[in-house]
Amino acid sequence: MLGTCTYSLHFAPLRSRSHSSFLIKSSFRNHTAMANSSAVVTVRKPITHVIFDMDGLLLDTENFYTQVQEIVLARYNKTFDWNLKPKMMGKKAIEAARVFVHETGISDSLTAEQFLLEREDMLRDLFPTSDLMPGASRLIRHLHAKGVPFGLATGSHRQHFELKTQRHGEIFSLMHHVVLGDDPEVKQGKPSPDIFLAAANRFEGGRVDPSNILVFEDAPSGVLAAKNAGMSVVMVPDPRLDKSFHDAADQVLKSLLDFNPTEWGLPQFEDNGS
Ligand SMILES: O=P(O)(O)OC[C@H](O)CO
Ligand SMILES: [Mg+2]
Repeated sequence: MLGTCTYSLHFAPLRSRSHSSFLIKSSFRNHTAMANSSAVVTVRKPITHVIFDMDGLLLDTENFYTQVQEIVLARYNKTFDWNLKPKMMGKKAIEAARVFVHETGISDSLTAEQFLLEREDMLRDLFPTSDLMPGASRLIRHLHAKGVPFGLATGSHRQHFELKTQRHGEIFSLMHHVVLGDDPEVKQGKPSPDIFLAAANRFEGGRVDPSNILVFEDAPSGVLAAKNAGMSVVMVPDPRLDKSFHDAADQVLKSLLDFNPTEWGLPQFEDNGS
């Protein structure tokens, strides 16, 4: 693990961690109330603002990282798998790279910095081919049409953001603001709350109370970052992700197409999603 990162411990299965149980209890207190001894009624805070993650949530880019990491590891006769993937996804590039070289046991042969250099040419070819995830365009256009303010909080740095969004300028231009992993206010990557708190501060009119913000995330680190920031989280995880990582999210969906805005007090879709 990264010894200097305050938040890096939170990746293990959530139920076994004392901090995670805090998150679950906190979530319960904020979002549910006991109506009587036998029933739990959901009482969600009114959502006024939305923050989107990007990689793996709006854009189908996580598979590019996986492909490249498989290629690098093959040189060391090792394989990349879904035990390691959750520890990297959502993080700033250098933080994920440190996890990669240490967890795979190749750090004596390849530093994190060398790994980033080695994969860069491959990623630069792949990123401009990024596709939107199902339902991403529909949800963003809907929120925009209804005047719900939304922004982006991605661990990606500026250069990668530009490459990934090359073909999707119109959709991403609808974001009120974008906070990137190399933003000076983002001292630590997800699961630190830095990026979501920075995003909350940049809406029109100034800081929005985190309890009024709904975050969409795919990564365990991103879900924890949003919860650490005091926000509600809808998780849309890759089906290969271990289900123990779902526990910290307020809602887990298979696809953005399954999101029902009215469950969160947001305006309903005017189409049926087909
Ligand atoms: O999931 P995001 O958008 O925070 O991106 C983080 C990395 O760039 C990819 O895991
Ligand atoms: Mg993501």
